[in-house]
Amino acid sequence: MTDFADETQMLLARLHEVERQRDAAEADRQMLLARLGRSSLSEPVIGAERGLRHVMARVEQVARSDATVLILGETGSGKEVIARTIHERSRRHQASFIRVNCGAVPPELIDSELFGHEKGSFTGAAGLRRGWFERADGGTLFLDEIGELAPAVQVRLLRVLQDHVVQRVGGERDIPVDVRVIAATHRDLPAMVQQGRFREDLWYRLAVFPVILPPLRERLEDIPDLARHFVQRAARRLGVPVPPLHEQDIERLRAYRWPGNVRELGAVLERAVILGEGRRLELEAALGGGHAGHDAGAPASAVAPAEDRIAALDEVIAAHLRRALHATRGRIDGPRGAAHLLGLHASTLRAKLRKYGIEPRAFRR
Ligand SMILES: Nc1ncnc2c1ncn2[C@@H]1O[C@H](COP(=O)(O)OP(=O)(O)OP(=O)(O)O)[C@@H](O)[C@H]1O
Repeated sequence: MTDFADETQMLLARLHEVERQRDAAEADRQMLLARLGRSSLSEPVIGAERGLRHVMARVEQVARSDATVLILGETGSGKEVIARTIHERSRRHQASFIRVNCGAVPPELIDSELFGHEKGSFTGAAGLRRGWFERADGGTLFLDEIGELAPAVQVRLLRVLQDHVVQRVGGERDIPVDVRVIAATHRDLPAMVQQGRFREDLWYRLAVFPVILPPLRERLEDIPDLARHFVQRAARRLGVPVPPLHEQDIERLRAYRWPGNVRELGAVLERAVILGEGRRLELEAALGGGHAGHDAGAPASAVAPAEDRIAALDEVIAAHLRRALHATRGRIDGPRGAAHLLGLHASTLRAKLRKYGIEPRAFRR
């Protein structure tokens, strides 16, 4: 009987511990999602049944194969979202998806980044480095801004695509790699081929299955769903109530040209939520107080008048504090508290909350 009681106690204690860990993990998960402004790990493709339905049909056709895909679309139109969707719907979904922005890597490092290098192969190559192809083995490598690759690298990339082997810089051995390549660019690659700036043989190898992503101004039917998504995401991130989105707001958004596409729409709406502090959507101010005309070519953020930005500073700070409290559920002290998250002393944070009239208890759920 005593043994039985002891064992029960022990099991109950373990159960308590497991549940405590589960609650702590769930709190971490919620905090990370709130900081990302998402409700789950994978992002939904908004417009999949409307403006992107032809794109999604292409995605479905190609996802299950291992074919190389080339995604063409203006900047901010969602090329990475589509590349991830293809990966998530492919047989490789449990392996890694690695994105390399070819335009952001300095030319002298691109070979070593993509293909790796052997120890001592050049000055600064202190140790062996596996390149992105080796790291993505079994998964998908997303080569963004492929149009920025120098001709010499284009030759080496073509070889990997054809032979499925890489050679590290300074190495002689062929290393087999099993990688699906998805490439993307906002450039006019066929024009670059004609001008001799992009290799024709690589173009043919990449363009096995092109997916053309229309710019946002050509799929205005997606604006209401995208706008709702971005307003909710911004409110969640900032820890403020979701402000109403009126029909005239949608009409205003539909009238703008969106040179920065979906990314710009998300940024404008986040700004509109910040400026309205969750009570309303300050769309005109976010779009530049009327300076962004219906055909304005510049991104809205670049045309916002200076006084708007200055007036908004206090609101931005208050919204940021609310966001931290939301993420920590009103907790201020300790390693999981808002003060730690914001890099402030708890007493400083409390003073700021008093200044802005923010009540931490309101964030305890
Ligand atoms: N259909 C969509 N549904 C939801 N979010 C989207 C959609 N399209 C784009 N976004 C969001 O818009 C932003 C820009 O998208 P993404 O990075 O995929 O664009 P891109 O075309 O790859 O941009 P770049 O040309 O700068 O590399 C991201 O925050 C992304 O989550």
